[in-house]
Amino acid sequence: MSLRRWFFSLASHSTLSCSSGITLFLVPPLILKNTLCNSSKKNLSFYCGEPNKKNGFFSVASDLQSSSCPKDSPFSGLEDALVSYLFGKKRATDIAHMVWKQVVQKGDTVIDATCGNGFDTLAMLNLVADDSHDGYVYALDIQEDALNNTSLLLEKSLSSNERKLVKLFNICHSKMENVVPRNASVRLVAFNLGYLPGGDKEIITVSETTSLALEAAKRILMPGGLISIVVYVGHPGGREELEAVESFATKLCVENWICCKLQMLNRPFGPIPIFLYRR
Ligand SMILES: C[S@@+](CC[C@H](N)C(=O)[O-])C[C@H]1O[C@@H](n2cnc3c(N)ncnc32)[C@H](O)[C@@H]1O
Repeated sequence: MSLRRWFFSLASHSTLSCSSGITLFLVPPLILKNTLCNSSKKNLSFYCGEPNKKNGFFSVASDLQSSSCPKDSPFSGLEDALVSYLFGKKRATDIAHMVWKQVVQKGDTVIDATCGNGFDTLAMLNLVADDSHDGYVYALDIQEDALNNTSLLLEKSLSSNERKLVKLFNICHSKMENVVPRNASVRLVAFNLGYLPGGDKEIITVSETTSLALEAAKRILMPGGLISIVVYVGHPGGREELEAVESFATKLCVENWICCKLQMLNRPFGPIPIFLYRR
């Protein structure tokens, strides 16, 4: 298939929106790869150039085939994950973990606002833990079962020293400021919304507290930090929650925030990763 045909055939499947108001109908993997490789780690930004007037797509760089990401690139791994996502080979949570990796540093303080079964908490701990024992993960959930599941996973997966770097709280995420130390520079607040997999599907995150939690996250996030949200719309209330997240994100000023949504057009109930990066 010619590059042009391949380019157009993908166009019907993916959108990537950003806070500049421009919607990318398609980000061809190689363009994304080149773009990400040309960005600097502390200035994470997705390409938001002018679309081609005729077809609505971004113009194709002339050296599509030539550039490749050096192994020591700060984005090493992210480009492959995004390409795999576009081709249905990675999950939304894999993408979120990859994006966190670009932002979070050893010794950082991060918050898992919905720790559930602990997989996100564990991924975060692996990003912040180092020999200095400065990095902390604050993991919150309203369900005792979720905290027990997270505890079990951490016990199985971590050394006792690493385990001490995770602080678990049975608390609503809208109250995150009550548990995270005031002087902490928080690099990441991550939300994986919806219900606890394997648990009670009636206990779900809801728009009202999610909105309050996003406001709290905004107050405590350091510059260069990220609010990461995976939204599920397949359950009752999920669509409203997406609207609440979008409403919060679209109000963030473009000078200080880059807000992106990755959405599969032909999977109306697929999970939607949203990234709000504070410049
Ligand atoms: C999709 S699960 C999270 C999955 C988890 N991050 C993991 O890696 O397994 C959503 C979780 O959000 C929790 N939750 C619901 N409302 C909450 C709230 N207001 N504050 C904190 N957690 C909440 C649920 O109890 C559930 O465990």
